Amino acid sequence: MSDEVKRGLEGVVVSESRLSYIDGDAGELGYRGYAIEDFARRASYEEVLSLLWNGEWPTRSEHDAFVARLADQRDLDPDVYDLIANLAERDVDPMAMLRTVLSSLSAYDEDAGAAPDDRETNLAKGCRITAKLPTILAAFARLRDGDDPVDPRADLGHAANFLYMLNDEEPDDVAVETFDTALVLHADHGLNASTFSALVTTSTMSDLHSGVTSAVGTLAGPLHGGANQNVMRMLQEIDDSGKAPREWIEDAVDAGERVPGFGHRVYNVRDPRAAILETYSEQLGETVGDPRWYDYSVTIEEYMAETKGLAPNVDFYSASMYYQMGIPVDLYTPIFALSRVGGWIAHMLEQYEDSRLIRPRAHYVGDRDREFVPIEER
Ligand SMILES: CC(=O)SCCNC(=O)CCNC(=O)[C@H](O)C(C)(C)COP(=O)(O)OP(=O)(O)OC[C@H]1O[C@@H](n2cnc3c(N)ncnc32)[C@H](O)[C@@H]1OP(=O)(O)O
Ligand SMILES: O=C([O-])CC(=O)C(=O)O
Repeated sequence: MSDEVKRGLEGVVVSESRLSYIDGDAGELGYRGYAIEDFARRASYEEVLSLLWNGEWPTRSEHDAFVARLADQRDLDPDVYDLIANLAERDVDPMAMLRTVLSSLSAYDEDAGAAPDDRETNLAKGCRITAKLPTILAAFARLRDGDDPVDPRADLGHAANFLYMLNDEEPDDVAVETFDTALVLHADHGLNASTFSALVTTSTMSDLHSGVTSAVGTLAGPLHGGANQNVMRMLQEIDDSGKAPREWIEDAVDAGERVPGFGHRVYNVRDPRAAILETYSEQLGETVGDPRWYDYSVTIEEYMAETKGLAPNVDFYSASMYYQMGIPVDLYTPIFALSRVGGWIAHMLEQYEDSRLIRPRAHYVGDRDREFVPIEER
């Protein structure tokens, strides 16, 4: 057995998967063999869930049945609303809230006691978790602002219903299309850190709720999903500073700061998702007649390419896009989770079919053969 250490598991292949294909040199991403550019604007998030979970795009009748099934599962138990209200009162971080409330869902799940690797009950649990996450997040966002939660509407799709519950107003078509495309683009991405942590959890034959809860905790960090809110905070800092954006970013890079939204473990070129999200960021700026956030972003991208050879990842243009949709900055990472939950579940379903405990080794470099001294003699 080799003791070579692969820090951060870089380049280590640990499993086979049929879910997402990534070519980090060519900047290509596909789900189940379909390039994202071909379906991102034309398939809904619900269709993508079917593709990821079942392997094929749904027929119209399969799709209608699945959409209805999801819509039917959006309500929360009154106890769950109470928990959300308590956490909203304490103004906890939205990702901490999501992790906590999500974990509590297993207490109310009718299949909680089922065998952890049973595909049918996992699909049913997966539907319930995916359907309830938007209700949880929208309720929290409203309660912390002193507003009542808005009940889900079964006649609206996944994206439209979330925006409706968040704002207590039916969203227009542009907002729904933009948000739905963001959900589609964030749904899966190979063995990213949060998906891997879900798989480590379920490789012990733990259950789906535990896997998703682990994944939310992992997504929250600023090196992963947490980067999208930091991108927006950076753009706001630039705006507040009164400095030219190029001067601001030059100072930050010279000070050794890591620029959120840049760099990637797998992509050596521009993340293909950033190209699609960029168009929405630009269009929204044009629509409201304030291209500021998009323009700052373009300046940063140019500077990072010239000086560091680094390209934007998925978190870069989603930030200005969400901001221009009026979404509170600290909800960007939980919104990432609302989408990625589909990928986490798909990977866990795939793993349960042929699971083996994930248990790597560390190369021990500490002392050995030290003499124990009892506490009275120390
Ligand atoms: C959905 C997602 O998770 S996408 C990623 C979201 N995260 C971010 O945007 C945070 C900023 N980016 C980063 O911190 C990193 O690029 C990561 C975490 C995404 C990838 O990390 P790793 O693959 O471990 O790359 P690593 O940290 O070794 O960086 C390689 C080199 O590029 C530099 N670098 C990488 N990203 C950045 C950045 N955003 N800003 C400045 N320099 C960077 C590093 O300083 C390092 O330089 P060095 O070799 O001179 O020390
Ligand atoms: O794949 C990764 O390491 C990070 C990423 O882009 C994602 O999770 O979408």
